Amino acid sequence: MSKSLRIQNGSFRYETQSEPIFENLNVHFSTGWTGIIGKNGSGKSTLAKILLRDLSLDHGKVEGPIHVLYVSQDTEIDLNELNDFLYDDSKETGFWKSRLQIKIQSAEEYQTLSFGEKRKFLLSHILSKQPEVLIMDEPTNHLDAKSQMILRQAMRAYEGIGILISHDRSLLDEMTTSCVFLEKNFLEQRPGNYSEGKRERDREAKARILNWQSTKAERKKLEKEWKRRREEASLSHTKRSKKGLDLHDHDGRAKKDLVRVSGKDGMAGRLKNQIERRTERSAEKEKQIWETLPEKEIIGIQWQSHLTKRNHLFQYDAERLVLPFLSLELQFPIKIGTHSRIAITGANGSGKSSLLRYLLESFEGKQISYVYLSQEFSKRELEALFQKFRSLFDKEQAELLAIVHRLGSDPKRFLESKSLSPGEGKKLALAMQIETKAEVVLLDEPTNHLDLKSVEALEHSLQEIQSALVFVSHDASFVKTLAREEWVLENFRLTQKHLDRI
Ligand SMILES: Nc1ncnc2c1ncn2[C@@H]1O[C@H](COP(=O)(O)OP(=O)(O)OP(=O)(O)O)[C@@H](O)[C@H]1O
Repeated sequence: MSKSLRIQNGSFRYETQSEPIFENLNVHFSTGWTGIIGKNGSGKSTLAKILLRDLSLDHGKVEGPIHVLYVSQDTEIDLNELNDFLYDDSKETGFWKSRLQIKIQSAEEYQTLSFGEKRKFLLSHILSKQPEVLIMDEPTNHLDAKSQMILRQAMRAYEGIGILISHDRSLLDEMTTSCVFLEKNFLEQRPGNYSEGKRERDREAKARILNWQSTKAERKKLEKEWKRRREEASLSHTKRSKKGLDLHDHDGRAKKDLVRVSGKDGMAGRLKNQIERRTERSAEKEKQIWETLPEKEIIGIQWQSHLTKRNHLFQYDAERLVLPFLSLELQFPIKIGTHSRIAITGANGSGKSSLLRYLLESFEGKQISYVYLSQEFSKRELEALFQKFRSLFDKEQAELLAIVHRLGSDPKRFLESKSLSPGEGKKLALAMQIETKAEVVLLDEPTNHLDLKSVEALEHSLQEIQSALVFVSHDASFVKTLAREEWVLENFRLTQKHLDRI
């Protein structure tokens, strides 16, 4: 097995983008796990496609193993491959099926799995092929706590070159020994795990800012000095100039000649020129340092609310709730008030999304205004969403782009994209709904695919929301921050936890 996969001086630009995704990239991946970190749209999946040799670099080269496999963010799988894996009884396949607790027997069953269950299935399928290089794109998305533990064990058991694309800090810290930061001006590979690399990056960013501030202060001082010298030189010039003197004023002309001959004449001008050159050099240096500073971001969004006159939005007090594929035993009377903040939690496949969709249909039936953000967008849904965006008037597009920008994505890159990244898609879907005046906001795994800063912006905006909020999430800290009540789905039973918070 070859020991490392490398990119040397790699540059890549999509045809429709005016700026490259990266330039002169030098990275290497060795045995163990290397993290790739960057905000939505920074080019993480693009880099993966280059390592897979699905995309070619414009300049530079990729060297190293070619048996590279990718566990992508979606859950689609070719039917033949699915069947081959299901009926493969080799030792290797058996090992990974049991390690990831894969229980299904048929292709039909695959379609009924939850996203989290599908992702575990796809991971065991790829691992059983024993790739030299394994790239995992956001593997913890959709996974419940138990599945995340199983995933971590599987990752530790993998002995090849692992590349982990993730926004999950704890996973990155636990697994990686080196990280590639795909950030503007900080596009670099750093040793250590995510926190260590980030600390180094922050230290460097601070040093660059300080350097820039002192160069700026120096330039301002020089400018002031230059101004003073310029005035002095102009005064000296007036003293030397015979302009305005009468041709017959011989005394006056003789005095001017004396000033020139005495040597004082050109001094002021020379000093002025010297300072001028120093000021120019300093301004150039300041510009160069400025171009290496971290990107400035303005993050933060705001929801609209519809203040309802209803007493409550939903109430159900029977002992059983029958959903299309599942029947739930209710341990408490379900009620959603006009200001409720409810988190629905539970293991993968326990029925959280089905319950949320059931509530949505009930709101629709009662003409209660709502916003709904689904947990996943297929490639086709993403394309349709982008198409809808493109068909809007310029002003409407600009308003949506402003929101996407405030969620931390680059609007220019977004606008010039041919194919939105999953994170960009989620941000666009959010932007399209955030202005809706709704009585209730329903969110299914809203943090999946979002980078850290946008998760924080979303969390903060939801803390301020006036309407009711019902959301499904595996993100414990998101639940803790936002919910007052938790509905827990376990073994076809729904129980309620009141969270100790106002
Ligand atoms: N075929 C394409 N043509 C033009 N632009 C593209 C194309 N495919 C992707 N892009 C754009 O290139 C940028 C990088 O995309 P990429 O999918 O690599 O981002 P990412 O970092 O993986 O994002 P996420 O965190 O959301 O998964 C994005 O702005 C995306 O919209």
